[in-house]
Amino acid sequence: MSLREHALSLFRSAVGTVRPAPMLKRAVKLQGDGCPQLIVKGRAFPVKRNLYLVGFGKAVLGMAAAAEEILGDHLIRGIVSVPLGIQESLQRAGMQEMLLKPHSRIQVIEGARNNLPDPEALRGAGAIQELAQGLTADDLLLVLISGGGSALLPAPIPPILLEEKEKLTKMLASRGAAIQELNTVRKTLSLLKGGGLARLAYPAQVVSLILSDVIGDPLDIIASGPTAASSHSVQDCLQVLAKYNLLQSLPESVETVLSSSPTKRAAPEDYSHVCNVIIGSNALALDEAKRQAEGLGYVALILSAAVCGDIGHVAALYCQLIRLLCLGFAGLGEGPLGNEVRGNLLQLAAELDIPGLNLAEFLEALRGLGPEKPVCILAGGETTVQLRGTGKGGRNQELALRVGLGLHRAQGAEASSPLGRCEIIFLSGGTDGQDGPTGAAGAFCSPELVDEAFQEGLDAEAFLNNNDSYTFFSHFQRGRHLLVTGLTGTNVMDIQTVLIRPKDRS
Ligand SMILES: Nc1ncnc2c1ncn2[C@@H]1O[C@H](COP(=O)(O)OP(=O)(O)OP(=O)(O)O)[C@@H](O)[C@H]1O
Ligand SMILES: O=C(O)[C@H](O)CO
Repeated sequence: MSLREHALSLFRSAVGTVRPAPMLKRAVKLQGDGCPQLIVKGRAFPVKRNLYLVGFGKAVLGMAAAAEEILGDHLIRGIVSVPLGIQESLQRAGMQEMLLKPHSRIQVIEGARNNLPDPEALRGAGAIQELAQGLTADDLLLVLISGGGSALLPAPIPPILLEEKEKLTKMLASRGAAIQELNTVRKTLSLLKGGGLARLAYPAQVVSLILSDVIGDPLDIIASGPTAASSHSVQDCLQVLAKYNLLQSLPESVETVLSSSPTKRAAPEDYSHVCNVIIGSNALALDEAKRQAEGLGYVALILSAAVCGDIGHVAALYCQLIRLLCLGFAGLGEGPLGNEVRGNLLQLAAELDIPGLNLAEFLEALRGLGPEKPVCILAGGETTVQLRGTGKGGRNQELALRVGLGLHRAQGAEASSPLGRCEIIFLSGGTDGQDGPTGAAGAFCSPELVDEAFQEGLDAEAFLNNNDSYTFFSHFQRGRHLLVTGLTGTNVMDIQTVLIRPKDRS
């Protein structure tokens, strides 16, 4: 198999492990006939036809279908709020297993066109609110949560109107607010976010199964934490609004809500009736890819599941890492060039400030690698792109193009570069199967990409300067380097894979 085929198969296995059905089956089991129990991550909840289900998010339909299969007749009723058109597109894609059965007890409400709250999503949130409010201490509410959940569960605190909340969200996003900032504001203005849903469902037992699409898997940020205690106060919300120059232009209704909310962080509320469990994450997907890579004969290492920050810096980090690995294969890793590259890497990592990454430790682990086996480096997260051009692309395709260009330059700058002596593949892909507004999930690159494209009359750098990575990859060798998976029905951010082996071993 070629490195490309290996990279593709690793990506597929990573995504496969966080697909709704396998994920739900790993996390939840129904046990015992006489007095059945729902077992969730080692905790047992008695079940006696007292189960209710709600859900919101882009991956929740498939999660609900899998949950209903496990729960059987114990499930009384459910409501899920999912993206507009998702049933039709899953049907078209032949992903029947992600759809509910014809006589399902779960009602589906589609809404949130363009990932923004709309009247349909408001209707879904209203129905979910009503269901949660009516529960008793004998009931168990299973809550399914995934990315996109914030827009699918809008419940603005009166007198705030949906349109006012939508406008504020849009303005924050367009001014570059990070998801942590955006959701800090959303939580303050919503009845159901920031633990609101869990509080409404009390005294019922609440079990939330969460698919994380946020770096670090913070319970109170993913889908704005409807079943998690919020770690933010109104003061934090005001700070975000001030940072993006929005304090002066707030609608009156928002001012009313902000001034009537307690400015101090409230005393911790009792969430002892809630069990929040992350059942799928980028880290979990990377672990599976690592297992597979080892099975394919690689020495596999995970760099981080929290790679974030400016895409240019992230691309430079990957290029330097690839250089270092190639130097290692050439037996030059400990020489002056190796030290220089390690220095570059440490500086880049300090600038990027990737949460939890100890690069010095990672570089030590690389030092111990012998030249016998091919190497696989796995990483995941979400980079930030500053759009300057008018082209079509996505984070992953742009990252692959940037890495391709960086490797080309590094190779050109060094006489008899060790890069030329290795076979190298870099792959970056969005686990949801859609990278930006394009038909691809990501792209592959190698150090040869720029030269080969040039022979076809394609100037990689010019495409990059116009954020036109999708157009570039669609034309280059007729799209052979695009990663096309179709929608996967899950989403744990993006995944990158670097595969390297010396050329004479291939
Ligand atoms: N032409 C482009 N080139 C590079 N990146 C782009 C381009 N157009 C949009 N993007 C990036 O694509 C992202 C939006 O795409 P997408 O809808 O896949 O977002 P997402 O964050 O992956 O959503 P989700 O969290 O639902 O997966 C943004 O990060 C945006 O900067
Ligand atoms: O819905 C949201 O808030 C984002 O997808 C982050 O989880």
